[in-house]
Amino acid sequence: MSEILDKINGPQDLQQLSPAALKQLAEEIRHHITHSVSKNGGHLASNLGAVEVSIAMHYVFNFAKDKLLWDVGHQCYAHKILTGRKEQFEHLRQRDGLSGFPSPAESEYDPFSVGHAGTAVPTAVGMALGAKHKKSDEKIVAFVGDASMVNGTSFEGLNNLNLVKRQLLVVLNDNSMAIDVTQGGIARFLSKVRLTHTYEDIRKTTDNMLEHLPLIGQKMEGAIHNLTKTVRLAVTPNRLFESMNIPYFGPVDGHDISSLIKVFRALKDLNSPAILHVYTKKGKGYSPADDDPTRFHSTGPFEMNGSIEPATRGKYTFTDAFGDAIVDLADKDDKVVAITAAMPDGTGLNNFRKKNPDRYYDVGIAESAAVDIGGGLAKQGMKPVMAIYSTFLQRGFDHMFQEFSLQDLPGVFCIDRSGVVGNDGPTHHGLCDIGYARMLPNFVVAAPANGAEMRAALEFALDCGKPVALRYPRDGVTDEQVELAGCDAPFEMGKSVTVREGSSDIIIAAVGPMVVESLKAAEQLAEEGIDVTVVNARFAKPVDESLVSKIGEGKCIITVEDHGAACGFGSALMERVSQRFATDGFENLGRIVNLAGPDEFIRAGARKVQLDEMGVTAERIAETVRRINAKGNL
Ligand SMILES: Cc1ncc(C[n+]2csc(CCOP(=O)(O)OP(=O)(O)O)c2C)c(N)n1
Ligand SMILES: CC(=O)[C@@H](O)[C@H](O)COP(=O)(O)O
Ligand SMILES: [Mg+2]
Repeated sequence: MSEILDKINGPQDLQQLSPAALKQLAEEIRHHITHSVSKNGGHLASNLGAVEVSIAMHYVFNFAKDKLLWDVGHQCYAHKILTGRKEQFEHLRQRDGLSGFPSPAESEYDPFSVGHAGTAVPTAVGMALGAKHKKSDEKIVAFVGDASMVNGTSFEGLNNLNLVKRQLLVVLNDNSMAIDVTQGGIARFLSKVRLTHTYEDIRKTTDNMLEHLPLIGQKMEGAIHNLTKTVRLAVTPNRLFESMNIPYFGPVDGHDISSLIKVFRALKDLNSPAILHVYTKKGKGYSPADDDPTRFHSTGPFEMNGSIEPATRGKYTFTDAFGDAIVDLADKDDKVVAITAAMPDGTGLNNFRKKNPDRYYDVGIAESAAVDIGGGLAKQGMKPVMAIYSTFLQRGFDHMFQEFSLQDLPGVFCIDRSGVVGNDGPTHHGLCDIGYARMLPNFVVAAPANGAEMRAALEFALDCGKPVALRYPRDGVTDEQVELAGCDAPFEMGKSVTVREGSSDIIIAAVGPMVVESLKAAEQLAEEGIDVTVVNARFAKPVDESLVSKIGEGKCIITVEDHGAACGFGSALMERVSQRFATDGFENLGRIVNLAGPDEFIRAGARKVQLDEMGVTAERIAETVRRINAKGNL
């Protein structure tokens, strides 16, 4: 089934293909992608929609010299296959395989390592300006999805396109979808425009463009606007872009390779920034993804008939526990409102959305705005819960600082995907959130250790009158397998819970899911005669002062966290010890050992392997305790 694809070892090989062969190649690439994602998981639906545009771009541009910037980068699979990575593609997102996102470490065809939305246009502006400084005639292309185009940083980039007085092409890949249906005024406008166009309309604009395009390269800036008017439909989003003085072309059929090639050829020589609007279908060519692009946006392994393998189903996750807890607590308190930035499913808000549509806000890919909208709601006396992935909330840091920390405004940040996330890898890990939340005055930072604690933590956070960050991982909860003694008690500000009393001077103090790992380590160690205490810290800020006192009494505390060592829970404890040392002058100062992530990026792979690399699995914790215990000089 890969007669043509077998002959493609690099983009240069596309030139030998006839239009019919290019069409067949698209089908073969689709099959290759679907097959490989069915084994390892990945971003299927977006990639199936971007195959023809990827082929056409590589046919026309020479991205060994020209630069192609993918926004988010989750849709770059065909690009990877075409740029010499076909053979490794079956190991996509695996530990020693290809990244699921563009990666300069893999290929000269990937200028940036990316995974967050809204960066392609501004980086393209920078690269186009850089090319000018270098006096290089390389072409710059930014490929951006319709939902990412309305992200604030994309718009900031568009607003600065006028700095670029040379070629720069923005391809707007419009499939009317984010992960879920796109949200917001601009998205509604784009969808409405799309609905006014029949397939025949799109064919007509494409033909009309092709007729006029040969002139484009020679046109002067002022004349381009007149030309764009003659080659587009009556109803287009041109108002949106031309108000920023950006020539707009399209919409064109994003699955018609031959026309796309002609359009790219003409626009390549345009000596000005421009936008090409292409319509594509998310999930195209594989009916389960075409029918349910949300489900196949980011999927685990599945059968080729679309069904999910039983092994990957059915785990009750921290996200599920959050989704259930917020529904329950919102039933009791009508001030609770929930905000997501385009990720209702991933953050577990789907049930809340169904039950409380008037208290649910999807603001699109706009994390900073999500935080500030939460701030406004809080100021009006509501109880906003901002459910955002850890890595994406990094965008909202300044807004957490100004609108919440500075005002000491109550609000709950439910930070999902904290710690390591598995196969998405470095762009998506949440290894900085304890740091970015705890460095802000007034913020409280807590982490539930299991599903039952999730509810207690959320209840506490909603009622404590402070800005609270609750962090939890992309993982199953372990309530049924591991009982956590004392953890059914309500959360109290800055109070930990001792889940295991040991007779030695060694205390393991862990946060969130690391409590279970620590308890497992303690059980292994007990069999060897090493009897340690295990504490569920619950809070990374404020840290429990009784833990600080224990160090003052000469005990050894080993902190365990699924977070970077810099600015994490262990650091927080050390800071408090040094402050208390100054005031209390401990006479018998004990020790602190921090087990946390290194000052480097953790590669994609299974979460368990990543935790092991950080030294925070039960086995690795036990090894550390053995080493400390062997020294015997606590
Ligand atoms: C800053 C940021 N927020 C959220 C996400 C999660 N995310 C990844 S892809 C995606 C939807 C992107 O939609 P679009 O740009 O239209 O591309 P499509 O998947 O439709 O091809 C979202 C919300 C992200 N990667 N970056
Ligand atoms: C590309 C992107 O940012 C999202 O699609 C993300 O990969 C989803 O991650 P989860 O699978 O953990 O929801
Ligand atoms: Mg889209």
